Amino acid sequence: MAKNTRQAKPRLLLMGQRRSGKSSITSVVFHKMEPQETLFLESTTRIQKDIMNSFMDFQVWDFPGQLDYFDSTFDTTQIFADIGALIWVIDAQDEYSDSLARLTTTIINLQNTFPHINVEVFVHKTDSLNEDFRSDIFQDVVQRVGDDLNDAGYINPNVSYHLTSIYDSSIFEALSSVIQKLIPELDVLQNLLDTLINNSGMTKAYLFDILSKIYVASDTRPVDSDIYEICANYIDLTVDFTDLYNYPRDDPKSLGEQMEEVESSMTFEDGKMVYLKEMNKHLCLVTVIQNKEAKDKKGLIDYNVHIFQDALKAVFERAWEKTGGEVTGEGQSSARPEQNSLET
Ligand SMILES: Nc1nc2c(ncn2[C@@H]2O[C@H](COP(=O)(O)OP(=O)(O)OP(=O)(O)O)[C@@H](O)[C@H]2O)c(=O)[nH]1
Repeated sequence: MAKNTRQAKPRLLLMGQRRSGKSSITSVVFHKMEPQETLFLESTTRIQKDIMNSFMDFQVWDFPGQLDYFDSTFDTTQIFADIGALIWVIDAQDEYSDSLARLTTTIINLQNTFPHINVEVFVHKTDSLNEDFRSDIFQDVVQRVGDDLNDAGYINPNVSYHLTSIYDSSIFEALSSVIQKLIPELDVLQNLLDTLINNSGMTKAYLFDILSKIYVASDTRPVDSDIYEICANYIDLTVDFTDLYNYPRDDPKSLGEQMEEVESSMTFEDGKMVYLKEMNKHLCLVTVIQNKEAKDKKGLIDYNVHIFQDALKAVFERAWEKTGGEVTGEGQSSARPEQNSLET
């Protein structure tokens, strides 16, 4: 990614029809709201901006569903320049033809001025749909958007699709994949994780952003949803536990110091081990080892993870030097999301 893009804090724009679930997504992922509480969210009337100061600084802009941002009163350059991704949220439980029409119009409008924008379509609220129906809707959305863009002359548009719900881990997985595209060091991180798992008999390893539970990288083995859920639940459990007994998390100064050595592991009845280690104040490694001998080799695992931690530090220090301080894998900034809003 271009240096100036990073320095401008890449933006995620959340767009889609009213009540499609945009504010619920930001509230659940970035503000730890319980999914059920989103039932009481009021309709957004202004562009809602969140600035996330974490391993990488980025912004999330939540657009009110009824806004026409191509109206001449809006400065489209200000809205769309420097964005990391445009996330289009479709309510899969509702009639979505209008939403698809607005999506394709938006992509076509943007292609001329901002041809490199990543468009991420969230086919959302899939929790109450059965497996077959879910996959039918997904195929239908992919097909119709693809056909409309083809008809308009766009053969390979930069569009990805995700099935999501705030009631399970799918929203975190989808946002993880969106965020990963914004991380310039992703290849290096994946290589390091591959080396770690191959040398330590690990099945899968994830590097999580502690506060959002988005994973910023994993090794390159195929994703296994069960293993992902174990890792995501384990980080949840550990963060809750350390919050309870360790320190007030909203004190950014003590966060780095006290979290530095947080480490935890648990061995299941079948011998499977889940292992967690804080890498720095923003990132945490969580891994699963499906080997009965894992608990006898914990010293080796600790050692390998320690080497991984040093390598990770070196990667972020280099990125830090390059960007003059915008990548915050280690070092400054508060880990709490900042929030503000913009009148429209
Ligand atoms: N079943 C289900 N309901 C959801 C999900 N996500 C959001 N909702 C519900 O959808 C409704 C609308 O959610 P909002 O987040 O307010 O929608 P919005 O897109 O921000 O709406 P506007 O502010 O009007 O643009 C709420 O009642 C949420 O509880 C989901 O994944 N599954």
